[in-house]
Amino acid sequence: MRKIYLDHGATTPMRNEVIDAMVTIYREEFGNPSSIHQFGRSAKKQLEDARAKVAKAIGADAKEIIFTGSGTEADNIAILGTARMKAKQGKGKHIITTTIEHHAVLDTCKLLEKEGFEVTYLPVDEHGILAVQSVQDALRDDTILVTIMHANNEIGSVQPIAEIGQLLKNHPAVFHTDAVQTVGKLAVDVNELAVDLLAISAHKIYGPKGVGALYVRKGIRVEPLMIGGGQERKIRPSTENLAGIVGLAVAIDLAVSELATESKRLEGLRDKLIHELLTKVPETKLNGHPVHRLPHNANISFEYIEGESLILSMDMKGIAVSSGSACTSGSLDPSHVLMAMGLCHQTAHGSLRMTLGKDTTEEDIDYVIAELQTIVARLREMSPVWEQYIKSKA
Ligand SMILES: Cc1ncc(COP(=O)(O)O)c(C=O)c1O
Ligand code: FES
Repeated sequence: MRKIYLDHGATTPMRNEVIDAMVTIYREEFGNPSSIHQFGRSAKKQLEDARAKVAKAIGADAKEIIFTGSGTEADNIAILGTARMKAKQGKGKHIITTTIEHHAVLDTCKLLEKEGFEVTYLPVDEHGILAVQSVQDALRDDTILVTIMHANNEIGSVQPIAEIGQLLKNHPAVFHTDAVQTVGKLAVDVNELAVDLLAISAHKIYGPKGVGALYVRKGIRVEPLMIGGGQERKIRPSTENLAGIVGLAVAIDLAVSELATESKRLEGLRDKLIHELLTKVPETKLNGHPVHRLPHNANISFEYIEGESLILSMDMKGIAVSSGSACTSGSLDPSHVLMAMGLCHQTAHGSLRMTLGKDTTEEDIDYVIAELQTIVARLREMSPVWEQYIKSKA
């Protein structure tokens, strides 16, 4: 059976260049980068070369890159580390974020509320976009941290980070962005975005799982979450995962060098997928912004259908997609992101996220469009709510 993977927002397969570079490290560079003998010095060189590559990819200085164990960990260090440092310095306890952040940010903010911090969760509009003015309105003298994701992992909406960054230049609050979904897909430059902290994850850009990085602007101080040795400027102590770090560096380097052509290609396929589904399948709706969205993300609601039946039916045809609804996330609630945009339960439950990748072809997209039309029609035929809807229209 044909296999089509349209879940690159969840994770990506490692590319061969990454695997080859990692295998070389595993085979030939087992030294501890902290050791002063030649094995250590050689490993240290690999580590610093990787740091320079990651820094270059986002317009940063190598000294501003801290390697972490994941995107989640980078977000956690950024948020907990800033909040605790600022509180210790008596600068305030107010944090601003949005209702549609990834749980790595949202739940970290909730933890800080338990520690006595006050968090403002800003709403987004029906396209999942935050108004810059709402950040301005929420800012207070005691605001110590603003954390807003660059693009949303479910609906693909891209936030006006550069504009918010400009606004915050006149305020002492630290500005963090979760760029896990954008690095390698959109141009990400820490100075253009005017951010102080920025989180990256390797496995979304054809790198290994369990590796991330945090950009920490020169002069910004964060409390570490772990205590131990002096690695990564004591912000993230523990012997570095050198192979993973080199894998991240190779992946980000390739993703950024291919960005312009690949993003354009993906946008073309994404728009074809969206356009054909919205025109060929009745009662469908695009979630997220029609233009300001990730080049590889299509999120569509199919009314009168359960997301999980749709995912399972597509899986039987060899097509892997995801949804933010109850069954896939293991909770009873539909996606907090779709609900935050004002979707009703039913529409949120019938949503599908399709995220394209570098191996996705136009034939794949044609196959998915054709299969989805058949699957949706079959599922609706079996649905009493659809029957009621048809009768109500007659
Ligand atoms: C927006 C966003 N932030 C953070 C993460 C977490 O990254 P990691 O899986 O590397 O911990 C993800 C991945 O699911 C994500 O999409
Ligand atoms: S998608 Fe599973 S209950 Fe709605």
